[in-house]
Amino acid sequence: MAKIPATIVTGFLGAGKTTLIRHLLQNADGRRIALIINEFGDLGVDGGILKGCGIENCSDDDVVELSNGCICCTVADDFIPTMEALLARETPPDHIVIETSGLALPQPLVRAFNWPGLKTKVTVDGVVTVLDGPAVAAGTFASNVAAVDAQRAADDGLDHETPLSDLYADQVACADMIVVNKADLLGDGTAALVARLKGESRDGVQVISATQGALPVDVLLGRGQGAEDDISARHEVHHHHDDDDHDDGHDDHHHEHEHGHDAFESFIVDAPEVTDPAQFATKVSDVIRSHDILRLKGFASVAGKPMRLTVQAVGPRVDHYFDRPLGTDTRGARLVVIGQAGLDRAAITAALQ
Ligand SMILES: Nc1nc2c(ncn2[C@@H]2O[C@H](COP(=O)(O)OP(=O)(O)OP(=O)(O)O)[C@@H](O)[C@H]2O)c(=O)[nH]1
Repeated sequence: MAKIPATIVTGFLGAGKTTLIRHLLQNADGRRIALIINEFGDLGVDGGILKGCGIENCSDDDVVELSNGCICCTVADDFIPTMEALLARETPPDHIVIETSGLALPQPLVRAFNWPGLKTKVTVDGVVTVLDGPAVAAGTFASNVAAVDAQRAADDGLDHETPLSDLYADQVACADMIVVNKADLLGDGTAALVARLKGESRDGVQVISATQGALPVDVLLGRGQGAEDDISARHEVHHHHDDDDHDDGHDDHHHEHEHGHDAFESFIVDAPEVTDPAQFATKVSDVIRSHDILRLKGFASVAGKPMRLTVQAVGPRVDHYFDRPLGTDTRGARLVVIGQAGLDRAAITAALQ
């Protein structure tokens, strides 16, 4: 059975998580996204902002607020039952997005997905860490440190008194993808910060810059359930210059200014069927690392197996499992590769084949 992918969005207060999620919902492309938002008392307004946002495909029912304290401290009491209730719905969502409070430690949340009731039904699509670019460049991590401290003081449920720098390190360490937000304020300093963060993060983690969290949905989210059938139709990541020549650096540059994020591209690789899923996952992981791929996803048949293997990878996280009988599908593998413009398509294709 196909699992529902869940994306964890983390990052300090004011980094731009809500802005990014709002953009995501506005461009959800028909996917039904459920949101779980971890709020803190009076300071939490995100749920309010996102509820009643008037965005199509996002009804109030799809926004669940967890306000009993820090999500990572109340995993068993709060988060797991909420997830179970979402999954038990008559029409479960295509994708779940979890916005943690800026103070949460992502690891306990990621571990919660191994809970027996969740493990077979949902999968961590990825941990996206949103950073306040100018604040990180300045070494303060948050643009309003006083507000972050107030948030800490306001939360009675917070069991951990982790210093800000440690929380920051933890959020970066846990990320599968790092978004350096507020690139508009960083300007020319963006590239240097992106490069520095790439050096500081786990092998394979991709760092991308954004303004107002405006990133293509296909970059932020892995495949949603509804999208699997038209995977072959989705040759390009949805952005506004689909028709442009991707090799044209000038246009990409132009694009970045116009839409406030780096330019992305995607392409499809057809490969022979897989012999050993675990080996294949290792290969995918190697290719992602050596070619700075943001996402890689798709399906494959496995020699001698009647079930279809689904593969979903973001940065160092490679998830694969059998999701349904192959039926009449052609045997072989079809993978979509997404990255920033300039991917070495020939080398990636050769490596995957
Ligand atoms: N200049 C600039 N401002 C931004 C950008 N992204 C977000 N902001 C602003 O930064 C502030 C914080 O953004 P939010 O999206 O609320 O941040 P958050 O991470 O959700 O913060 P909390 O949910 O309150 O923890 C808002 O005033 C946004 O309008 C950006 O790319 N550039």
